[in-house]
Amino acid sequence: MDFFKMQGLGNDFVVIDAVKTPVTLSAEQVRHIAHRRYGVGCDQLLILEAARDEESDFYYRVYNADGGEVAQCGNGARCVARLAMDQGHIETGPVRLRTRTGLMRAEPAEGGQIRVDMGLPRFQPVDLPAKLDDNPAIIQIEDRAPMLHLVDMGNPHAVIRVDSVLDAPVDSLGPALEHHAAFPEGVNVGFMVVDNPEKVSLRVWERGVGETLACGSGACAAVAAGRVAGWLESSVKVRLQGGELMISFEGDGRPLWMQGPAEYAFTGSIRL
Ligand SMILES: N[C@@H](CCC[C@H](N)C(=O)O)C(=O)O
Repeated sequence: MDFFKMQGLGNDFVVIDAVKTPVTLSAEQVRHIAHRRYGVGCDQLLILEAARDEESDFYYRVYNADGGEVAQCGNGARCVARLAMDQGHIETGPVRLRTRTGLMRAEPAEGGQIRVDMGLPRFQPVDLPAKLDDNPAIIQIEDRAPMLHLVDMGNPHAVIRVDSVLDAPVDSLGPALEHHAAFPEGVNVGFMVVDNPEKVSLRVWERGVGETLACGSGACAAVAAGRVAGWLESSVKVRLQGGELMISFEGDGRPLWMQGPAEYAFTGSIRL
């Protein structure tokens, strides 16, 4: 099977162009391809498929490295949109991508970057889903009681405001929350420092992966949470370990936009 290895700020993907020839992979095959020693290695495996409805140009499937299929990947959306244009499946954007939970629109931006209309964040616990009554909500985990700001970006996020990203308990609270009973489908956990109202620093523990160098939907969720809490302006630079994303979120029913790079690493083929 031929693949493209791509990345957005170091959040890395094996991308399969299945627009003309459908591809079906088992969870075990995804885990094998994603494995960093026995396979190609990636945080997510992404499949670009032919559209299933008239409102979209493509169907976009996302699998985490653990083999689980999920509904959203923001950094991946920029990569598959670039691939769709480069492979001649569509002329220059907008590229309308349908996922299991929504429709995104990606288009070329200045500096060779891609910007994506990520739709509307949702904030009801039931949207994630989370078995919690409030948002924000406090969960007691051993001697810690983090305040979780819940955001659904088409996938579930819990954002915690911290004083320092370096000292943030990513490796302990991340997995504890990912697998907590309050999140029946798991959750991605962001640790955010508000550097100023137009700049945040963020580390993300990704569901089904572990800590990543960057999480696009995590950056969107952090800004959406920060806007609702009144900490942030409408345009925010998000500094992740792998680089920076620009997120714009006016609110008032207007969609959230994400802008950043989408790069190729190499191409290859793998025997399954
Ligand atoms: N890296 C992604 C998010 C990938 C999916 C996530 N781990 C989940 O399970 O929801 C991004 O850039 O948004």
